[in-house]
Amino acid sequence: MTEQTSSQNGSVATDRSGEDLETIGQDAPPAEEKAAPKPAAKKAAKKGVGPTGLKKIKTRVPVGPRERPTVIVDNLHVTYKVYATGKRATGRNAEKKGLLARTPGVRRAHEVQAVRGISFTAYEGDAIGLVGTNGSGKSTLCQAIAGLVPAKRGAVYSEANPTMLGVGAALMNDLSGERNVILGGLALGMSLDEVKSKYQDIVDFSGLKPEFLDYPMRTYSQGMGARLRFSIAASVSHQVLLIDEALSVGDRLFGQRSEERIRELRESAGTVFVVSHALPTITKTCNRVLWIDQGKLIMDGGVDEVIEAYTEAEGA
Ligand SMILES: Nc1ncnc2c1ncn2[C@@H]1O[C@H](COP(=O)(O)OP(=O)(O)OP(=O)(O)O)[C@@H](O)[C@H]1O
Repeated sequence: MTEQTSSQNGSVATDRSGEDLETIGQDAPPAEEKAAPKPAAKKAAKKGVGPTGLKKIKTRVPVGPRERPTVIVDNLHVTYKVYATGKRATGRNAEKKGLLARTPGVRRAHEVQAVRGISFTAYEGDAIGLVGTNGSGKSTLCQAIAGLVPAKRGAVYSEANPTMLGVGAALMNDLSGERNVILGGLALGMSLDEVKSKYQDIVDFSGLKPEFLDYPMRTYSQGMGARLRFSIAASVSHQVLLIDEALSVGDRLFGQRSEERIRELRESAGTVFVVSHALPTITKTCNRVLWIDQGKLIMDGGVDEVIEAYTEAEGA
């Protein structure tokens, strides 16, 4: 196994070959932090889903081909440090009213606990949908799995280097689509010859008109850019691919092709994570869903049962 550890400058992979699940479990820090009240969890409790913490939830449901673990997330905590900015609150009663009276030049920091003690194991062939309301921690969880943000506590173990495909994934906006296909392919570890041999397939998959390939990417619409990024990333088989909302921006036809490609990636023994607010996309592509709320795992199970519980609790 490979342990993903991170620094501000990127991820570092450490070889953990030969370790089994139990050994990894012993590395984990002990108890979870006490959490603030969780509205969604309360609603879920009413529906009999399992109210708080991980005790009553299903964390391992046999819904896919479960032979080989590809990603183990072990009591993961991710915290952002946020520096408050804005106008200085003034007035004698500013503090009493809950306003911060700031000293000019002094920036106050507070912590956002974006992921709070999430644990699960992904297996080869799993396509895992991540659902949850805005700000629940889905993207942060993906970024931590990809090694793009550091864990405050806990760990992520991965069979291979996970590839993150997000709408914001960085290609060079001033370069043409053509150059970006080459750049993106090289960044994914292809040789120049491999990129050249796959070039036409990538362009065809993206469905972009040929003339656009000569234009700088900054002239593309958000949807066009996302299509090209997805096409580049999906042109190679990934053992672990994380897709954050990238499927929601293309048109319907491209959406269908993307969903088909995700199924192919799953079949080639990869593990795919899909973050999407579009529940039909999750239903069509995934075999398993994690419901995240306020940085915690509320439910982990088959698509139908989790989506049903989530939509009932959230009224989504
Ligand atoms: N770079 C950052 N710096 C500070 N706080 C952040 C940062 N990114 C996310 N957060 C905070 O972390 C929490 C989780 O955010 P995250 O983007 O992971 O949620 P999400 O479920 O993906 O949301 P959405 O569905 O809206 O994309 C939120 O409270 C958010 O404000």
